[in-house]
Formats: sequence, structure tokens, C-alpha cells
Amino acid sequence: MKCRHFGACGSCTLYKLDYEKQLERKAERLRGLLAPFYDGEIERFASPDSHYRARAEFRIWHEGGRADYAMGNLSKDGNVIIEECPKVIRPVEERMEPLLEAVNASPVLSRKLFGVEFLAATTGECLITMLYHRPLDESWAREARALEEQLNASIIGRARKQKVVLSREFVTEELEIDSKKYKYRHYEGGFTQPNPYVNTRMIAWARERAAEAGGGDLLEAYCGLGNFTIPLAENFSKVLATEISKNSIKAAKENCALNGVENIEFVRLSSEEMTSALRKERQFNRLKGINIDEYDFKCVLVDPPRAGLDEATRELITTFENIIYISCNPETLARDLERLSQSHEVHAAASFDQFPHTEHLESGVFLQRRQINP
Ligand SMILES: C[S@@+](CC[C@H](N)C(=O)[O-])C[C@H]1O[C@@H](n2cnc3c(N)ncnc32)[C@H](O)[C@@H]1O
Repeated sequence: MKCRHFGACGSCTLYKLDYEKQLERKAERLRGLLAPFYDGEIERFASPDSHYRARAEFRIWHEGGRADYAMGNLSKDGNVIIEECPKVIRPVEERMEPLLEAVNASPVLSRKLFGVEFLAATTGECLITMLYHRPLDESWAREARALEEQLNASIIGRARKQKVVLSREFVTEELEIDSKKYKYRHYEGGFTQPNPYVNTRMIAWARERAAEAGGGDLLEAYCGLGNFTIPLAENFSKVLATEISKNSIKAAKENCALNGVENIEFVRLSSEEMTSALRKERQFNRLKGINIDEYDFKCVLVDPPRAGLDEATRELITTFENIIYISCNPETLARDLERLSQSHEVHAAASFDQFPHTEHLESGVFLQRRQINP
């Protein structure tokens, strides 16, 4: 089977519905899940309905001496050859075909190539990771370097226990939020929001909520590479931002410097570790030089993975006046709201269509502590 449109490869499950209908269906689902906690307006942020994904992974299918992009189950009958993929942003789309032509023209580049990953930015930069089932040698590096020049892209080769970085291992994304430009290094293999257009709207929405939260300091968990942290920091005196991934924390510090922001401390702590540090149950060397007691936290921002919040973190954040919760799974968001809404009230909610043509839904809620009547 061949895919020239959305859908045939199976990763675009809603492609048969027109885009407005998809949005309406997702909004209904979110409205239903939030109904026990919130009956106000849910702002809706649409995506461009094509060319919105800045990262994409394809398998490589070899048949009859030719390599093709493929998706799905790579058995003889189960694979879908990808001829065009309108979901990827232009800097990926423009390079897909020339890359494949180069691979098909070169036995050195094509031998045991089994996957290609693209990571691009709206600035036009593109990073391509080529995955092999064989060790990569100097002849591969020579040809791949020529391909870097031809495609105006950075190439990384990966094989078992081997990673060959020919030039750079990141792209620089530039997002305009409330008329200000923010630069981010997006590293190969690190978490990045896939849809830069919707990401921009998400950050702006979170910034508005941060302004409403009204000063003091911010605690953030699951901060990744500082995607929200950096543009939100000017709403607070100080920010303590935590995250489990060492590489993401390294990128976050670089991004902070790149944007000249000086009031953020990024610390590698899992949410569980952050919670036990704040509860004074454990001390961490990684917090050396940071006095947690000096923070006057008025607001917490969480953006957990699909599993949502762990129990201890969920309890911890009920002690904050303001909670900004960004979620990539409305089911675990609803589960967490069961607890959070006992002490806090939902004041705003939004849906962000990060993943058009799929059932996936990103959302945000803003909670403030309930006033207790004297
Ligand atoms: C949905 S991403 C959000 C990242 C970031 N806020 C952004 O917008 O790019 C979730 C992040 O949580 C991190 N993470 C996963 N499990 C974690 C845990 N137990 N504690 C802290 N961070 C965790 C991941 O490494 C990832 O960066």
C-alpha cells in the first residue's frame, strides 16, 4: 500500500473527518471529562491542518534493490510505503525525497539503513538521524558529510553502541510569543513539543495564566528544555524548574543563557525527588547552593507525561495558591482533578490541537485555591 495523503499509514486515525469536525469532537471529549470540575468556556486552539509536525520517524523498507520510507508493520504485506507525508513541516518535507534519492544512489548510505528520524525547526534548520544495523566507518562519514552539504542539514549516524555526530546535534527553534522572540535548542533524542504552531499558543496561554497568578516565585516540574519556563520567568521573581532528564536540563540551561534570562534555577530532579526535597524528607547534592526556604512559591506549573502526576506530587501541589496544569492525556488530567478540585477551583481551561488527525489531545487548566469563608 502507498500513502500520499494523511491516513493510509495508520498514524492519522481521524483523517476522514473534516478538520473542524475533528476539533469539535475533541472539544466534546474534553468538555465531558472536565464537566465534574468546570462548566466554563474551554478555549480552543487549532493547528494548521497540514505541515505542523517538526519531528517524524520513518522506517526504511528495502525491496528490489530500492529503499523507501515506510510505516506500520514491516512484514511483507503489512508495510505502507510513504510517498508523501503532508503532516511534516516544510523543512522536513523538502528534504525527504532528495535524502531518499541519495540513499538509493549510494550502497554505502543504504546498506542496512533501517530508519530515518527528522527533527526540524520553523527557522528552516533540520537534523537527520540515520539508523543502521551495521557499524559506521569513515567511508560512511565521508558520504554522509557530502549529503549534509547537499541537503543543508545536520546528519547523525546511529548504530549499535555507536553515535556519529558529523556537525551538530540540535536545531535552533525560534518562537514568537506575545511579540517577543525566544530561541530554543532542540536536541536529537530530547523531548520537544511536536507542533511548533500550537506550542506557541500553549506557551502564550500559560503566560497569561502566570500573569493572573500575580508575582511571587514559580515552581515547575517536568520542565524539559525550558519550553514554558523561559517565557514565563518574567512573571515571577525567581523560578525553580525541575526535570528528570539530564540532557533536557543541560539543554534548558543553554536555552536560558541563549535568551539572557537570569532568574531561573534548573535542577535535575524527578517529580518524586522534587516533592521529597520540598517536604524536607531528603537532601540532594543537586540542590547544593539553592536555598529552598528563600522561595516564596505562589504558583506551580506541571506538564507531566501521559501517566499524569504521581500521588506525592499531586498532594504537594495542593499546597500552592495557583496551579497551571498542562496535560497530554485528558484521562489522567481528569483523575488528578478529582483530588486537586477538593482544594482548588478550575478558573480556565483550553484545548490545544498538537496532534491533528489523531485522537490525541493536549489541554491546559488553571486552578486557584478555594476561598474559605470565615
Ligand atoms: C510532556 S513533556 C513536557 C516537557 C516540557 N514541559 C515541554 O513543554 O517541552 C514531560 C517531561 O517530563 C519529563 N519526565 C518524565 N517523567 C518524569 C518524572 N518522574 N519526573 C520529572 N520529569 C519527568 C520528561 O523527560 C519530559 O521532559
